[in-house]
Amino acid sequence: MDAAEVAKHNGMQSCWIVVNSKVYDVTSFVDEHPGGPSLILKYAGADASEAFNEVHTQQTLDEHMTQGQCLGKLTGNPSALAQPKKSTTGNTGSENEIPPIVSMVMTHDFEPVAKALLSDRAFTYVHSFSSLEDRINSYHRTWSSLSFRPRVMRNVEHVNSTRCMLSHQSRFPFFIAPMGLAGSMHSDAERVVARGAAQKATHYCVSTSATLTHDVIMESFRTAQAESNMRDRSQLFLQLYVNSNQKITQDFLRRARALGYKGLFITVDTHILGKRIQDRRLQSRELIEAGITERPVGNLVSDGKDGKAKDGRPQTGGRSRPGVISQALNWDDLKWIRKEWDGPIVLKGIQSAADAKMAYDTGCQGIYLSNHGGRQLQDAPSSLETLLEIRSMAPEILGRMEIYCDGSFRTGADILKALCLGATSVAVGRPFMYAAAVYGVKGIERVIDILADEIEITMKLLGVTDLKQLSPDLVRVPHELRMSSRL
Ligand code: HEM
Ligand SMILES: Cc1cc2nc3c(=O)[nH]c(=O)nc-3n(C[C@H](O)[C@H](O)[C@H](O)COP(=O)(O)O)c2cc1C
Repeated sequence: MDAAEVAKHNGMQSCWIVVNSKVYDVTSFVDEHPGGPSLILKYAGADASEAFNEVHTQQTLDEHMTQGQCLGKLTGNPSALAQPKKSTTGNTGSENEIPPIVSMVMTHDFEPVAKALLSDRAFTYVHSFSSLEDRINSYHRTWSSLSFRPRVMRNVEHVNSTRCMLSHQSRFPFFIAPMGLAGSMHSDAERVVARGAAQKATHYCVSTSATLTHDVIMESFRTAQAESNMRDRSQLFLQLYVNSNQKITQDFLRRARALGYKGLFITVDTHILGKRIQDRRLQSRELIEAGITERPVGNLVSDGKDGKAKDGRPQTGGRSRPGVISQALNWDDLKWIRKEWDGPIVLKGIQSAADAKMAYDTGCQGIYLSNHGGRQLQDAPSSLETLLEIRSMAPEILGRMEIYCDGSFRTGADILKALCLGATSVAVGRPFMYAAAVYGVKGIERVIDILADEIEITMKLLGVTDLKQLSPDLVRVPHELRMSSRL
């Protein structure tokens, strides 16, 4: 197919692209592209090989292009092709200088560096929230609004910060939260996180939507454990999005169990993707850039051909693919899930004392108080609010099941406050993503070291030598928070 002819098919009405010297008519696929139409329209009439090969393989073409869509080899003068349309959506991921890792002193420090380095699209995916600014700020302030009531003169020469999570010891009372589709942050993302976690004996909960396969992640984790010669051993846990096709979930659970994943964390707050505001704005800018100025409100990316990801991956870059996560999930489903998973089960995304109680009554080993990092329900409660509500309205479950918390935990002090109020362990999300994106495995280790250092300092200044000594007496909860939880 002659290059000059290809160049004419440069819009929505007729869109041809060149990938690895072959011409494809993608007109009917543009709107179905799970990465969004604008990414392909940018290359209409042009050579998309470089951009395509960054995220896809030949297999993507084999699986999604019919024979009729392949128009043959590119012939003629390639310079006659159209030029890719210029991006106006800001940062495209660049050559910005990376500061030495020693300048990362707080976990907060990784975000601005990642922002400068990553493409707008990748950064927005991680950063996006589904509430307005005031609420997001209140999530960030939530744990720092509690102050301590320290004790002094208590011989704190040696402290022990180890914590058991679902019967598995970790050096620290925190773990790495599940974060899907990390591939846009780092091409080897979950392997990087797994290596860092193994080397620092920290637990890591791997997402159903991991970009890499779960066997590859486990292999990396085990190899790093063997190399690190560490006496303490951490574990990989498994986060589950229940697929609307039960068989996909059953197969997935069997495979994961055989691979050695431990506790199962079923996410119960993501049956529809929250309205992530920054991501919606970015999508709309991408559409305008691609010449699309009208589209119905709602999910701006249309469903894929069959609406289903083969391996149960639910979303693409924070853009939902309808029909993949079950919206029919209910308490009865725990019965068939238990048949496939004989290990402990934790429900992730519990946001009320009533559901915490249900989880206990239905035999779950743990609850994970989370509002998905503020990415799902607009104006969802913080994990602190839910924990206080449980203390007030379902105190009988405290000490009887494990309780995890997450959402804007950024310091060792905040982690210890949650432990004082009854949490077993705390998960940290975004800082690990940003650190991996910028510094790889060293970044993961650095975040762990920063939190570990803060935990040790805070324990000593609080007058405790073991996490078992933490109790509600050591924190002051602001009056309005106590009132709102009827505490
Ligand atoms: C014939 C052309 C193309 C086909 C058949 C195709 C197919 C797909 C498919 C099936 C996905 C879903 C995720 C996966 O299974 O990998 C996807 C996602 C994506 N595609 Fe394409 N694509 C094409 C062209 C392009 C081009 C030219 C770009 C240029 C940047 C691109 C960028 C992306 C991105 C960024 C995602 C989202 C990945 C993520 O967030 O994890 N694609 N595409
Ligand atoms: C980029 C990103 C991807 C996420 N993917 C998942 C996921 O696949 N499964 C899940 O249960 N939670 C997911 N979450 C939510 C996190 O597990 C966690 O609840 C949240 O990030 C904690 O808040 P923090 O980032 O403020 O620490 C994701 C969060 C982010 C930021």
